[in-house]
Amino acid sequence: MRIALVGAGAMGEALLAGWLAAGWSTEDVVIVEPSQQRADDITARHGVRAVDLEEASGADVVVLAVKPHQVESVLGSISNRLGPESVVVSIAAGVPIRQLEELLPDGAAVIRVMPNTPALVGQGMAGVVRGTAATDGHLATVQGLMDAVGRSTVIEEKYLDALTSVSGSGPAYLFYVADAMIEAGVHQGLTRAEATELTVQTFVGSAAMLATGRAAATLREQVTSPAGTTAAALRVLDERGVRAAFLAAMEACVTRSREMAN
Ligand SMILES: NC(=O)C1=CN([C@@H]2O[C@H](COP(=O)(O)OP(=O)(O)OC[C@H]3O[C@@H](n4cnc5c(N)ncnc54)[C@H](O)[C@@H]3O)[C@@H](O)[C@H]2O)C=CC1
Ligand SMILES: O=C(O)[C@@H]1CCC=N1
Repeated sequence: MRIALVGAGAMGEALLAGWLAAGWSTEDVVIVEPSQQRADDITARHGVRAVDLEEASGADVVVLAVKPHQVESVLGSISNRLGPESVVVSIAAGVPIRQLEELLPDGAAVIRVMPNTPALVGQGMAGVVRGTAATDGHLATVQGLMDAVGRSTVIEEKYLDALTSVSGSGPAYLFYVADAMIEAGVHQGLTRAEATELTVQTFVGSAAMLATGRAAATLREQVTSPAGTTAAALRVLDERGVRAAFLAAMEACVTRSREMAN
């Protein structure tokens, strides 16, 4: 199976690196990347070939990893060259299946995916929406690509903006919290290296505990001794409205995702 990755930016590279680490051959994946500097970096780092859009259109799976506003022009360039069995995968936030299908010939197979950057280390989470003409085979192929770099779930398109606010953008919230904890540790007198090691391992350990399936609230309670240090800290987070801020932030994420759909 040949894969063409159109747009080798932050998310495109995360998927590419994940696929190669999962065993895909550098012969199986090509990239299309108009920034020469970026194309040179990617080909040097990963050993894949950069091609033009015309050559990419012949791939079995064409993954659009360009910015949402660039999707229309890319689809315009490839629409007449897609193979009969090809599937177009769009990871662009906010761009609905309806719009993708309108930009392609009738009957073209389209699948919409919302991945996240932990795909780079094989721990991605992706939401997958099947287009009107995509077959079971196309769906299995695309889920296979996402499962190779983490996990995937098939979801109704009306929930994809919500999924984006949790898992698509989610890594950024966690990196933001990690960064804040490191700086707070430095404020308390730790070196940056010490605060970083402590924070990173705390994230790794906490994620592993969550992955056992125990409820987040239960795990939080287990750390919170009566009248102890954690209770004192959590009280401040509640007083400063951190939980409410997450509600509002994720609502803003959903609103922005919907704005991009036009
Ligand atoms: N960054 C993330 O965590 C996630 C991003 N996405 C989606 O992935 C897409 C890309 O986002 P990022 O990688 O963050 O952006 P980015 O700006 O890092 O990457 C976009 C890449 O596309 C290239 N490009 C521009 N025009 C092109 C064209 N005509 N043909 C081929 N390549 C072209 C750019 O040179 C750039 O390297 C967006 O649609 C975004 O919504 C989805 C999930 C997560
Ligand atoms: O910030 C964005 O628009 C993209 C989509 C999800 C994560 N990054």
